[in-house]
Amino acid sequence: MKQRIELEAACELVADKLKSFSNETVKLVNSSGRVLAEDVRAPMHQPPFDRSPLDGFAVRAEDTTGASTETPVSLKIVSKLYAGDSPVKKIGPGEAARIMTGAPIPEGADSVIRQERTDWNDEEVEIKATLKPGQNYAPAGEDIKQGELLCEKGTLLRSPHLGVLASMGLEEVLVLPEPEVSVLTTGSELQEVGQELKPGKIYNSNNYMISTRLKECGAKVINSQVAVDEKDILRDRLAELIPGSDFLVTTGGVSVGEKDLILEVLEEMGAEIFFWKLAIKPGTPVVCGRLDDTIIFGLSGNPAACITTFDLLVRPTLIKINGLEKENLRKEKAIFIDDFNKSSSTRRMLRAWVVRTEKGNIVKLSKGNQRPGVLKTTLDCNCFIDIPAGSPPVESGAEVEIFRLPEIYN
Ligand SMILES: Nc1nc2c(c(=O)[nH]1)N[C@H]1C(S)=C(S)[C@@H](COP(=O)(O)OP(=O)(O)OC[C@H]3O[C@@H](n4cnc5c(N)ncnc54)[C@H](O)[C@@H]3O)O[C@H]1N2
Ligand code: MOO
Repeated sequence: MKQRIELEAACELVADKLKSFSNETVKLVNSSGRVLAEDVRAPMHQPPFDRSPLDGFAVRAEDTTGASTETPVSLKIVSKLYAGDSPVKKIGPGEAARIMTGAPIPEGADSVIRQERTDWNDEEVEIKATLKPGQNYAPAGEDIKQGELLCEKGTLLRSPHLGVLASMGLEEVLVLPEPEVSVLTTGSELQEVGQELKPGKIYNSNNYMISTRLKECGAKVINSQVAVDEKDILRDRLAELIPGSDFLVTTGGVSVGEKDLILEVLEEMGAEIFFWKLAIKPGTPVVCGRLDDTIIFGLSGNPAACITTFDLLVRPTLIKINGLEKENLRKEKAIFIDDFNKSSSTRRMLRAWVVRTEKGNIVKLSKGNQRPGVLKTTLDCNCFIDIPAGSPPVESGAEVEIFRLPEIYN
C-alpha cells in the first residue's frame, strides 16, 4: 500500500484501476444532462414535406403575373388543406388551394399568398399581388437535411438537442455511462437532520453535501447509509453497499484515531488498497482501494477536507466515465489579492473565490478560516488555490495556480 502520495499520482492510479464501462441506450426523454456516445445524423428531412409558412392560398406563381390590388387575378379554389392533412389534389393552371400554416403544399403549386392579400369565397379567390416561384414556400429539408450531422459524439444533451432529436423521431440515444455510486457516512457522533441534537453529537452534513455533489457531477447515487464507528457495523454496511455499486464514497474514520476503522475493515474484507493519505492539506487522510469491481474512496470526515478531496480526486474520476467535462475542474492562473500569512510545508489547497476580469483572474480567500473542519467556507468557494509544498506566505499580487470549479458553484 502506497502512503502519502501526490494528488496527480493518485488520480492516475485510480484511472488505471477503473473497470470498463459500457455506453448506455436511454430514452430521449431521460437523456438531458448525458453525453452522446456517437455522432447522430439526420435520418430524415425536417420539415419532411414542402409546407406552407402562412395561412393563405397555394398557387402557381405564373398565374399571378400582373396581379395587384387594382388588377386582381381570380383563381378557382379546388381544395382545402389544414396542418396534418395529406395533399391529394394537384393544382392546375388557374387553380388555387386554401392552405393553413404547416399544411403540405400540393403538387403543382410553387408559392403561397398570405390571405391578407386576397379576397375569397367558397369557390374563388382574388389574388392581389404578383408572386415569384418559391415565395412563401418552405421546402422539405429547409431546416434539417437528411444525412446531415446533427449532434457530435461528446455533446452534452440539453433541451435544444432533445428538441432537434425528437423532430427526427428518435426515441432513444446512445450515451456515455452514468457511474452508480453509494455513499456511506460514518461516525458515532452523527445524527440525522430533523432530530433534536444530543450532547456530543453533530448533524450529518457530509451525507447531504456529498450525495448532492455526486449528482452535480453527473453520478447516480443509488444508496446512502450511515454507520457508527464499530467494526462489525462498518463491515456489514460495506458488504451491503459494495456489490452493485461502481463506486463507494465513505466519509470519516480514515485518520489515525482509535475509531478510525475504515482502512482496517477494508483490508480485513480483502480489498486491494491503492493508497492511504494524500500529500495535500486539507484532505491528507484518504483511503482508496477496490473490492471486487467497486472502487472505494474513503474521504475524511472533516467537511472541508472531504469536499476538497472529492473535487480533486473523485470528481475527475467520475467525469472520465460520464464525459461531463463541463463539470470538471479547470487549471488556471490567477492573481492573489488577499494575504495568506502562513508558510506551507505541505501542498495546500486553499478554498477561494475567483473572478474573471479584463486583466485576467483575480482570487481571494473564501470568507471564514481555512481549517479542515470548517464548513462555511464552502459557501464562498468556486476554486482551490494550489499552494506548492515548501511555499512561503503568499502575498497580495502573487500569481497562483487555481483549480476552478464548474459554473454551477458561481
Ligand atoms: N493524531 C492525529 N490526529 C489527526 C490527524 C493526524 O495525522 N494525527 N489527522 C487529522 C486530519 S488532517 C484530519 S482531516 C482528521 C481526519 O479524520 P477522519 O477523516 O478520520 O474523520 P473523523 O475523525 O471521522 O472526523 C473528523 C471530523 O469531521 C466530523 N465529521 C465526521 N463525519 C461527519 C459528517 N458526516 N458530517 C459532518 N461532520 C462530520 C467529525 O465529527 C470530526 O469532527 O483527523 C485529524 N486527526
Ligand atoms: O488533512 Mo486534514 O484533512 O488537514 O484536514
